[in-house]
Amino acid sequence: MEILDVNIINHPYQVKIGEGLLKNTGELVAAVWPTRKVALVSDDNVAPLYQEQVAASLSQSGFQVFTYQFKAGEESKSLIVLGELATQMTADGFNRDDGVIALGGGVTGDLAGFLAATYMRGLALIQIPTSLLAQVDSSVGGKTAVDLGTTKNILGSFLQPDLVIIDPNTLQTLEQRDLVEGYGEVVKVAGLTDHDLWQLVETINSPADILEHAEKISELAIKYKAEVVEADEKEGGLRQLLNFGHTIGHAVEALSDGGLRHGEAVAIGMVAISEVFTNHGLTPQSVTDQLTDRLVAVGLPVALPKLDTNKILLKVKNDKKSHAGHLNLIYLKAIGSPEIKSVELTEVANFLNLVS
Ligand SMILES: NC(=O)c1ccc[n+]([C@@H]2O[C@H](COP(=O)([O-])OP(=O)(O)OC[C@H]3O[C@@H](n4cnc5c(N)ncnc54)[C@H](O)[C@@H]3O)[C@@H](O)[C@H]2O)c1
Ligand SMILES: O=C(O)C(=O)C[C@@H](O)[C@H](O)[C@H](O)COP(=O)(O)O
Ligand SMILES: [Zn+2]
Repeated sequence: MEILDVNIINHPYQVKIGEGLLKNTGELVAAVWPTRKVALVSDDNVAPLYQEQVAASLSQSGFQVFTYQFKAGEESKSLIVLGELATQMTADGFNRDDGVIALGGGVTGDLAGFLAATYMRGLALIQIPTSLLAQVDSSVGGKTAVDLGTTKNILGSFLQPDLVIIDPNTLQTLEQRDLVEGYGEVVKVAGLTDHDLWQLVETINSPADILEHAEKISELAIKYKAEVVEADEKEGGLRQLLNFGHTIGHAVEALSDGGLRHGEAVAIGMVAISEVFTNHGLTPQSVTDQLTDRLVAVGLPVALPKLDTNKILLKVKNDKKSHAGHLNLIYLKAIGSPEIKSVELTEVANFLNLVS
């Protein structure tokens, strides 16, 4: 088992990675939580695969487990589903001594995480990510949220988990499209850092390669994310780098009406923003080509879909990285050398060439 430390001031925790760890959930959770009542939240794809096993392991370690399910998909990252889950927890008598465990992909982690952050103003949280995206990115760092209509992650909170348990074996049951979309976030992290991750990414040319190296990929991606989050938990500055590709990515994801998965949209967003910065002479063409090549190698989309330019622009301007009339855009000077450029909101359309 690999153990990574996330040394956040006032809330340090560990990420435990290892094949088959799911069956040890009870003892791993018991090591950080006193025996307590637990809300085990999963979507209806993950629940039939893993919820019973995890609930049984928790029960054996003395936890009282209530299992909750919601319909799989981004549309469930909503206030309605949040309310339904909270209503069930109220009926089951949950209080501040109790905890929430998110067992599933990034949607489950964000939704159950926000449930934990808001139920009675805050319960303890543990993340057990089962998709590649959740294992390499969303389970670590404490961002939780729901969407409002087509506005991504607009209601949310920072709530660091007390533990993250990663069992790479769960990736065996992921649909290929879901595995590959998670890899979009891997290329993002690899582009941001010149750690060993970029070298590994250069060897990955198929979904089978992703699966083969999943454990190492998670370890390297989380190490980088932990460093960034330790330095800037609430995204005052440095953490904005983790949003590379997301300004245009979130806009096209939201406007695709469920047509694009998050990681696919991030792939499109990274290439789109890199092309913009290449045109401005700030990202070398070779870097844009390398990123594109790594994404295309596993079958990720990179072309901007045909969408209303004005709608993209409106979403882009509402990005959370806009402050004081400026929008912060992330770009790569080189692989492993990200930069932040602040552009006046009135200039964003011209800068991004989003003029209709
Ligand atoms: N909080 C963060 O830091 C952060 C970071 C990145 C992305 N996100 C969010 O994460 C979400 C995307 O996450 P995602 O791609 O995991 O989506 P998801 O949770 O919808 O999972 C994708 C699909 O895979 C299925 N699935 C998950 N694990 C499985 C398994 N082991 N076997 C079979 N099926 C499985 C799910 O049921 C779903 O159908 C987006 O909402 C995005 O905004 C959050
Ligand atoms: O952890 C972070 O910080 C990130 O930005 C990771 C992103 O991959 C993730 O999609 C995040 O949820 C985006 O957050 P938002 O603040 O742009 O809504
Ligand atoms: Zn993301």
